[in-house]
Amino acid sequence: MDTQAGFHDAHGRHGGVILPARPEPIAFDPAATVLIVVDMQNAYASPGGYLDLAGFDVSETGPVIARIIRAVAAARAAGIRILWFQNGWDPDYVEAGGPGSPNWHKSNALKTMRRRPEMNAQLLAKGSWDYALVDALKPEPGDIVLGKPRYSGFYNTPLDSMLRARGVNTLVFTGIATNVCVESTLRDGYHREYFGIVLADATHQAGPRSLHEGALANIETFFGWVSDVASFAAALGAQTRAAAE
Ligand SMILES: NC(=O)N/C=C\C(=O)O
Repeated sequence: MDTQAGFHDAHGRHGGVILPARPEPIAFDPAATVLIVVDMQNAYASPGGYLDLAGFDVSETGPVIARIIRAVAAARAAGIRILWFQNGWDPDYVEAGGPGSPNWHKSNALKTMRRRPEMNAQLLAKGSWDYALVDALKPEPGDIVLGKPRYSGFYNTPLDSMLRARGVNTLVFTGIATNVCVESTLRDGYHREYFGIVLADATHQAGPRSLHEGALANIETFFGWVSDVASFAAALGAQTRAAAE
């Protein structure tokens, strides 16, 4: 029997949707799938947000936001739950960790505020404009909105138990940054037996474009599958039509 990649039950059955992807098509069950929107906050997507202030190029995030809107709409129409992550900490930065945490040394937001004290408590601080999701992306009732204090959504969050309690085995990723929080969360999901799919054109990198391409190659080769928004929407539409027949 020619089985597709992706979750199969003990009888070799998958959930009906077959998504064109690299390195091969992947099957998934919409009822066991969550669409994860990673950190689509002003910090990472908007001019004047943390990444912009830290010198990263965010000028091309507009089309990514438009494609995330399309992916969210297709997922909702297929009954796939949406989960929105927001990366950041309390305004006193207790959750960010002090000099005893590598986060203190590596976070470009914390380093920017140490260089520019006038920015203190503005970057990635809960309740700030920087921490808020961009205006074009609005969670709806029934969506899950989850804060996370580090790059990976599995670190110090209830993500894993929330997914397992809902019988989720497949995670579809969109958001920013391909090479940091998207890849970190997908990789940690892999090590927890979740099938990870990234919609490449609904993600954007932090740093040069080569980091985006490198993250996708890494995911495709070692951790998951790489597809795109149009294929995702078409596969879900086909399954919805088939179910209606
Ligand atoms: N959301 C992300 O990928 N963040 C990357 C860097 C940072 O948060 O400092």
